Amino acid sequence: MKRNRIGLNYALNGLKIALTQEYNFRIHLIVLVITVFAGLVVDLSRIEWLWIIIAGGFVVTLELINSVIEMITDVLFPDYDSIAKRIKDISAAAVLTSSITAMLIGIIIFVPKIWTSLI
Ligand SMILES: Nc1ncnc2c1ncn2[C@@H]1O[C@H](COP(=O)(O)OP(=O)(O)OP(=O)(O)O)[C@@H](O)[C@H]1O
Repeated sequence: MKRNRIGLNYALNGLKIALTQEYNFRIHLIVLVITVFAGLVVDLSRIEWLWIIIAGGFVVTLELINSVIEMITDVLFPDYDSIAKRIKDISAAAVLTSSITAMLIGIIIFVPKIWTSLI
């Protein structure tokens, strides 16, 4: 039980580090907060909230993993290295594909609602 509590503290500390030191993580969180606010405004259904939670959690989690991969790469390859470049570029690509996926989910959910409110 005590171990679990300490583990949670470390994880929360990790979130604090990401929030204060990782610019891209902050941007993704801000986009998520705006999306949640928009979801409240257009009154999403339970299923639509589930999709938003899955999409948002997916992007934010991948951004955290990407930050870790970047840090490990910087330690392993302090100088320019073509493998380091591939690792970082592919890791960034994972965040990009997750972001595009989340954006498509957002478009599918929000565009029809905005459309019907306009006509
Ligand atoms: N050691 C390296 N060797 C070769 N290319 C590198 C190296 N470090 C970074 N790069 C290249 O520079 C790009 C940006 O790397 P960087 O570490 O600045 O990450 P970032 O995507 O800007 O993320 P962040 O802003 O969170 O640091 C990488 O995607 C890679 O193409």
